[in-house]
Amino acid sequence: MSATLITNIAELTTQDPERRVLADAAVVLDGDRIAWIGPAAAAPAADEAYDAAGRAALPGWVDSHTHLVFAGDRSAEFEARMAGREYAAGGIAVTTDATRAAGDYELTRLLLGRVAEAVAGGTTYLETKTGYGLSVEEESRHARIASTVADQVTYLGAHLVPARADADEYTDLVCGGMLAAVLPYVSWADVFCERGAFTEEQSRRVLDACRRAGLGLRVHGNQLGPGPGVRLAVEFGAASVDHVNHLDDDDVAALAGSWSGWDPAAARGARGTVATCLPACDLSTRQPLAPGRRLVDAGVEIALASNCNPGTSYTTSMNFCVATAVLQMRLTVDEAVRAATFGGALALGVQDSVGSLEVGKRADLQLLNAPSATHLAYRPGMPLTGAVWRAGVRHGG
Ligand SMILES: N=CN[C@@H](CCC(=O)O)C(=O)O
Ligand SMILES: [Zn+2]
Repeated sequence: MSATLITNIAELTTQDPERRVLADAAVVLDGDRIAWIGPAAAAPAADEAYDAAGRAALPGWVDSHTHLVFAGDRSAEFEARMAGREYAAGGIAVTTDATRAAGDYELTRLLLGRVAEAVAGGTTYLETKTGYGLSVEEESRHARIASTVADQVTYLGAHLVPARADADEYTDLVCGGMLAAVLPYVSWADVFCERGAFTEEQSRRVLDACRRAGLGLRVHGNQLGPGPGVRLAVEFGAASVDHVNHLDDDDVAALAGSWSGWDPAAARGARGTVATCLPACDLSTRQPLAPGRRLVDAGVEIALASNCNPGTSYTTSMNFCVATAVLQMRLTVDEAVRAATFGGALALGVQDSVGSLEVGKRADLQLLNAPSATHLAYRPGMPLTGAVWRAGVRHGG
């Protein structure tokens, strides 16, 4: 593969351990890897050159929480919510019906379209989940389809107890036959530990069975009210707990404690449980925003993710999530960009290969149609992502 020099970068945000931001910089990509980073004036020759024309460069977004395998539309539910109705987990069943009715070709087409939309918006590494199948056949079909497109796939058979099923019997299935059927396609397992979904005891059973099957763990927790999700996630050594809207002091302390073996300055050590904040979802469900500022101040590593799904967050826009995290959650631009890049990589356990611009890492970066990353929040809602390189392949201009 040939080497590409991207030069004339006004501001290059690395998100490397020293959090370096370089002015007048250049990057050399060799195939799917980053080969060189430094001052434009000292850049080596390459097979081809790309003029960034004074734009800002930063790592591609790592979207560590999406639900992209779905069919159907829930705009009527959204409209009712905007008129005052509360979000409830039961809406998942509407999407389950529509998704079960869609064939493989249709589901794959929908998934590819959503991933293309995400990449055009600067996302270069993406996780997605099952969870709209809720039967052995459908969960394994969705996992198989997801595994052909997403970088990582999470098993979320424990998303909702299907209508007319007994909750404990369904939990047994999630821990038994359904788990065995999805196992070839997934590396993570998740459980929606929330009122209207799975109890603490049922969640515990799911996490235990999936851990014994060799899967990494994550939890949907503390989304709709206070609850045991965060503490369970920490107890099980989950890589992330996602939503985290309703936290008490003990939850924050548990999360902070999980990072006691981690050296943030070197970005090395024992990973704890990442708190994944989903601001687009928080706005769409009218929940209090996840307390990103408080978590960062407590020493918790956080991620920002889109949570793209038809019920609570129908957007793949990480730019929107970053802008909201700055404007509403009171993160600095640098903290928000870090959470949407390195934080997502930490949540997915791939921090050694993606999530920052460092020599040897995957060639995943984006150029903004702006001179600095600050414009992401300064010009919210504008189509700022221009060219995107995903594993060295350029998308857009
Ligand atoms: N909270 C649970 N699951 C999704 C929503 C699923 C749906 O309503 O379709 C979420 O992450 O927000
Ligand atoms: Zn989710």
